[in-house]
Amino acid sequence: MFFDPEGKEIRMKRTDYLSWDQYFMGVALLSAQRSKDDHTQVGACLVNDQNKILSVGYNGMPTGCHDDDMPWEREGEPLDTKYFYVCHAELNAILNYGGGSLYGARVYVTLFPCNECAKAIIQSGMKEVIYMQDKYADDDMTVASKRMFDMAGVKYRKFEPKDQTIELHL
Ligand SMILES: Nc1nc(=O)n([C@H]2C[C@H](O)[C@@H](COP(=O)(O)O)O2)cc1CO
Ligand SMILES: [Zn+2]
Repeated sequence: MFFDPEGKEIRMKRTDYLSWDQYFMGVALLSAQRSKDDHTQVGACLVNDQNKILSVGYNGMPTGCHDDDMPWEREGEPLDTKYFYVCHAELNAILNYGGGSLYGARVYVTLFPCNECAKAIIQSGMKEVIYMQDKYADDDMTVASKRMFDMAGVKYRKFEPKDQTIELHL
């Protein structure tokens, strides 16, 4: 607390408030917590150039395909793994947006987009990807994503955490 010479408390602007990047990546991280995937939870948050949130999404099974009836395996018979079915966080966020154009928007995502989501990001006119993890950087799908983003002029940058902890007691 600060005081003036008369001893009156001076109120100052908070200094530990979240930056825009922290705020939107925080929303993406919170969204990821809705995922039923026990191996990888991904969240995405779409934001326009006025820093307004347009949409959010997380990786999950398509509507009507009940989580309990779908496979969550990573290996085995392809039809019995999650990969043919699960809808990625970025695609869900794009499809969840009911407001028209996403042109010029940016996407905050907790994991670098795959090639399929990269196509959807490019085709919807989004211009920037801010990602947290890039654990599949060596996979061809991620190499293809970056190749397409580079060609299409979609910028991508890694989110730089400031080691700020937010506790949510729910
Ligand atoms: N960018 C991404 N967004 C996503 O929503 N996903 C989803 C699909 C799966 O549900 C899970 C990846 O599963 P795994 O192979 O790490 O067990 O994350 C995956 C990627 C990676 O490209
Ligand atoms: Zn994807």
